[in-house]
Amino acid sequence: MTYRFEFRLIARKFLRSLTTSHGNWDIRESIILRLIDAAGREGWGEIPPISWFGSETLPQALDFCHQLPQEITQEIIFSIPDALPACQFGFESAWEGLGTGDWGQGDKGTRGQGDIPITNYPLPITHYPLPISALLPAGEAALNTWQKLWEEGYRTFKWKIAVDAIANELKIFHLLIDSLPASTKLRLDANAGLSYQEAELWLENGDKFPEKMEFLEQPLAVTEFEAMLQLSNRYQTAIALDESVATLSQLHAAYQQGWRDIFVIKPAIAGSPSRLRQFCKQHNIDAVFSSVFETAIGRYAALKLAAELSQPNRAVGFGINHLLKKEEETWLQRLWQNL
Ligand SMILES: O=C(O)CCC(=O)C1=CC=C[C@@H](O)[C@@H]1C(=O)O
Ligand SMILES: [Mg+2]
Repeated sequence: MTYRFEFRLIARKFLRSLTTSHGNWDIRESIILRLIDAAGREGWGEIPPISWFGSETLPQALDFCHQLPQEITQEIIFSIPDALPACQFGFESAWEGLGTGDWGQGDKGTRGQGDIPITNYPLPITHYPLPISALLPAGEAALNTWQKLWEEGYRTFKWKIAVDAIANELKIFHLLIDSLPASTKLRLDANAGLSYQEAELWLENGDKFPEKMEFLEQPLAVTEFEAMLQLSNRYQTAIALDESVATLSQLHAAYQQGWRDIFVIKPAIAGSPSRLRQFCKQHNIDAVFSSVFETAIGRYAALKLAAELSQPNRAVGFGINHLLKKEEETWLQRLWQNL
């Protein structure tokens, strides 16, 4: 069986710069791809690399797409190298969508042939089958941002730390966690930006709020696995690995080396969905699924995996729509047709 293959590079601007300890992120670029089989059925996929997380770079993904023939086979799709995890996700999601009614034949609706299937973007979060965590802006902006998201139905929030001096951020942390209603869960994401001592200080402070503090995400650098394993046994506040487990091979390694706390899984850069499914089912890990600011195409495939593999008590980190212009999803249609 061969499939006609087309792809487009798209770029979307964040409404406001996304500030993390990795720096500022303003433009989200990704590759949208379409497979068409002999019966004319379509499958859509997205390749949204984040190279500073350990996936391939966008140029590497583009080079891979450019060197493919116009007609590709299932063998090509399932032999994409592990060095290209976002490509594995994009091509395999498109192949899975062929004719299954997800992104394929079944959801034509008013769509014409070749129209990108944008469905219900963005759904009110209460319509999703999973609880969703909303990403708050770094710094004190979080203090006056959470309320509107709370009114929209969010009950879990993630706040970026290790962006400003720890003394300033701890002050804001106490104001934030004291202001959040009792039933809220708060996640802190350091993006590997803390020292060991700073991580201890954050965990000590987190332990003062056991009912609201859900976890501290990636406190230390990827190279500090043993130190994070040690910290995970010393405090009540859970630790979630993110950058340390960004790809399937890193997931396997962390599990083999004894990690049993939380694993943040970003399906769109982790690699092959079928192999991710197998790993999660085999090891029943405590997984928190997380967005990589993909479009509706990648998000649909990622949320399908999350619905299947996520722990029911863990909100999925896909509350990011407020960071991207809503009309951009309709843009996708025009971008695909006009490029
Ligand atoms: O996981 C979430 O709650 C939202 C997504 C998110 O926080 C991230 C997505 C991609 C890169 C990072 O900036 C960040 C993360 O570190 O988890
Ligand atoms: Mg993270």
